[in-house]
Amino acid sequence: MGSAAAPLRVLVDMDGVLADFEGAVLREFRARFPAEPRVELEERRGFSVREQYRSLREDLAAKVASVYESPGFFLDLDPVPGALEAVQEMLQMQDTEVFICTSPLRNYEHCVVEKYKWVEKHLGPKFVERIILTRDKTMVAADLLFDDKDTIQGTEPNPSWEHILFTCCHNRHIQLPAPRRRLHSWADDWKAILESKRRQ
Ligand SMILES: Cc1cn([C@H]2C[C@H](OP(=O)(O)O)[C@@H](CO)O2)c(=O)[nH]c1=O
Ligand SMILES: [Mg+2]
Repeated sequence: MGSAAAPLRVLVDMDGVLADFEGAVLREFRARFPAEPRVELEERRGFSVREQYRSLREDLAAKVASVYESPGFFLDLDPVPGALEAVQEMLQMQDTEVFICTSPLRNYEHCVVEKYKWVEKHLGPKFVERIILTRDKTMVAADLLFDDKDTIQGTEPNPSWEHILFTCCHNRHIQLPAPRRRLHSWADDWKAILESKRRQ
């Protein structure tokens, strides 16, 4: 790899990729509403947890939203296995620039500051400078975006990045049309995906 080559720019999503949003929603919902029906992780379908709870019973939508809108929810998320090690390694790689690209909730009150604190706590202050907070990831220029959301749309119809779908409970049943690619977990070969992109 010559130093003349442009560095590879990699965006890594936060919830569902670095931080275990789904596991925490289920755990907290069960703790706060033990008598209510819930969606086990094996039963999750579709990106929106709120819509699936709504389909169970209309009023459960607001209940599950109250879980992820509570103070402390985002700060207390567990790291996804292998995620912290992978992005620290990516940061050290030659000719590679890594950023955390994450969207705040519409109800941003606790979410925004807690995402910053989570990154500082688990990845350190130098990674805080690498946070890109946006509701529109199509407006961010990069080579790769690792994200658990199956469809990422926004203002820019042709984003510069290739979206690599990071497997999560809600998307594992989706059949991706060619040539779309997945990263099944952080134990999967993320380095091969980076290298394939460098050669293009
Ligand atoms: C409401 C909701 C949010 N989120 C995450 C995605 C966004 O973070 P991220 O872009 O880091 O994945 C954030 C705001 O929507 O919360 C889910 O993953 N599922 C949901 O149902
Ligand atoms: Mg996500």
